[in-house]
Amino acid sequence: MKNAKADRPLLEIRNLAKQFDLDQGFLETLKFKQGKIVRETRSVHAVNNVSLEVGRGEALCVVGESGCGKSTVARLVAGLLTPTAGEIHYDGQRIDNLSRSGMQPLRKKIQMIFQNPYASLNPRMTIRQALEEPVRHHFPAASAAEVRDKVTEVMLSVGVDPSWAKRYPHEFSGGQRQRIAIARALTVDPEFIIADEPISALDVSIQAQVLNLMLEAKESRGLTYLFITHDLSVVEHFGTRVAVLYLGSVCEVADTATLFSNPKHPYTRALLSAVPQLKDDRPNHIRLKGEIPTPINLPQGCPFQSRCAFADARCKSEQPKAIHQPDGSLVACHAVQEDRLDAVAAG
Ligand SMILES: Nc1ncnc2c1ncn2[C@@H]1O[C@H](COP(=O)(O)OP(=O)(O)OP(=O)(O)O)[C@@H](O)[C@H]1O
Repeated sequence: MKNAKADRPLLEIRNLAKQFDLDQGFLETLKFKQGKIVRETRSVHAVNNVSLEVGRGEALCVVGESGCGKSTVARLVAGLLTPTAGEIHYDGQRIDNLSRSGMQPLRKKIQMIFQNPYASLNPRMTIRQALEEPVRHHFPAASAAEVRDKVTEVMLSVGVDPSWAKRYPHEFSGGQRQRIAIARALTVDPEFIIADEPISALDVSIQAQVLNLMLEAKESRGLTYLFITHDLSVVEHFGTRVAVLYLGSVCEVADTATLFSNPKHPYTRALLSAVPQLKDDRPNHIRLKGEIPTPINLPQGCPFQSRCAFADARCKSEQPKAIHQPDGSLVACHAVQEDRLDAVAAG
């Protein structure tokens, strides 16, 4: 018999959208249109119609340039923001419309790790206090000795000496602080970790250590990750699947190996081309020109058309749908679907 729980994705995001209303003064919102004064508030379209799935034990990396909506997706899934439209389902349960108390049981299962570990560490608490607090909250029946043992076990597993537990966050280096923030997330035995650029604020020499620590935790604790990063080398090392975002929309989703060996969307190709290499003799090198447009006035048609060498009239008027490719990847691009990338590149 099929096991429906094991078969369904742990996280399902369906047609998710988030708009932020711009903070404008009353006079700024008044516009003169067709002989009348009308009131128009402007919004940032941070996330537009995003659908993604994360299976149990996967690490889905979300990549894209600054401002493309990566952190907003993470914060929506964590319940820190309310979507403007769409649905988020966790383990078969719709979670985007839950009340604070409805969300409570999920706070233990879903933990978040931020770029800045100070965001999750209270500077006035010792490390032991900071790590014991979530254990006491989520396991109210645990004895003082059980709480202490749990914290010691987790500290050892992230490579922080438990004898340092009396110290305060400012007494640690950035890398150690991020290890402690990871420990804090792990103390409650979560299933799903949302990591928003967890290593980008660290020294390069420390980044690989923290990334490996997160990989070890994934294997030893059976964790699932939604991992936000702008760094493709991190994706290659960490991700089992990758979702490429551009201007709040998904361009391409693929297995990591497929995406790196056979990127299809022109934006994914350009992103991979932008990774510096010592000897750059890559064929079909695509340079990304210009800046990502403002998400206040989204272009009609494909979000990427203003920077795309393959854009034609259809791309300028009609937004492409994400379509499954023979190798299992999902690509939202008219040029890919019409099989005209290579023809244009050759011409
Ligand atoms: N609270 C907010 N109010 C208004 N606009 C916002 C808010 N949060 C995010 N935005 C805007 O939404 C868009 C997406 O932001 P987001 O932080 O999700 O992008 P990102 O891809 O994570 O960028 P970065 O890599 O620089 O963190 C940006 O244009 C950003 O300015």
